[in-house]
Amino acid sequence: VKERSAPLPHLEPEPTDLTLGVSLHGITKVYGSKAAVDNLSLNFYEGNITSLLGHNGAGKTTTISILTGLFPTSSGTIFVYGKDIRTDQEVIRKNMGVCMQHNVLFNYLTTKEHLLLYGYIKVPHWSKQELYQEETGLYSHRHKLAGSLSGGMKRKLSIAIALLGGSRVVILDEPTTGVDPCSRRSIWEIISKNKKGRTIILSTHHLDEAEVLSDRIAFLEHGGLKCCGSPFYLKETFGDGYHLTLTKKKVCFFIFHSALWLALPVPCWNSHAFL
Ligand SMILES: Nc1ncnc2c1ncn2[C@@H]1O[C@H](COP(=O)(O)OP(=O)(O)OP(=O)(O)O)[C@@H](O)[C@H]1O
Repeated sequence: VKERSAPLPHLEPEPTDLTLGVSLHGITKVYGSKAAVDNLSLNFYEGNITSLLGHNGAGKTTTISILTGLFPTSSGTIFVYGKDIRTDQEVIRKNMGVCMQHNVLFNYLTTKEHLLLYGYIKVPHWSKQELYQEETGLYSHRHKLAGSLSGGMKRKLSIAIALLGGSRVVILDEPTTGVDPCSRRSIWEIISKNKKGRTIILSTHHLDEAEVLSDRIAFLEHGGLKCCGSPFYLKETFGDGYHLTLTKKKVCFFIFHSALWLALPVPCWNSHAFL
């Protein structure tokens, strides 16, 4: 693998025509002697879906936990629509919806009862009709107990709860984990349909998910920002950054000029060889 010699630009210029929803200002979270998040600064815009992408331990969940107020930063702060998370947590939470990595559902409540329960807590003055306005494809399952729902339907219900009550900031921690490919696509559709007027932040391990869903992608590594921009910008900037040469002794020889995140099957005499 041959790396480019010149340093690559890693940040696409910020959009100027969008409302700033969430802004991370140099946040750091230290556990013992290790920084799980290290001086991370990043902006999220209204009407955009921004993905936090990174390998296990990159700091995605820690960032999301700080964002949702689960625990404080060691240093730095976050502004949500201009409100400081250190001092205005209560106001911020009223406009925030969260879907955590693991479903937090009650097995003996139906999908409808979940929406009503969370709705009455979050927006007690809203009518039932207002609570049901989000397009989440749950209507035909409204009388089913959460405990009897498939994994995909449980995730959809968790996402519906996050969207409920007109949440302006929606945080989705690995929304499609453990979901089959078909349900994944319908979850992507639900998220895309509901992005208008909201700042949506999601974390994922999946390159395809980030590419399909995101207006902007932020790659995290060791708790810091590696690069950030639209999928198109990142592909244009980094997509031709590497040449991979594979040599199979005496039998065949191939050169690949591959896109950054495309895993291509390697046409080789050995049919089991894949890149
Ligand atoms: N409560 C904790 N105590 C100590 N270390 C922690 C704690 N939570 C996270 N870490 C460490 O911080 C780093 C970042 O973890 P984090 O869970 O934020 O990463 P992640 O990108 O969300 O990973 P994954 O994709 O596996 O969920 C890891 O090295 C992890 O071991």
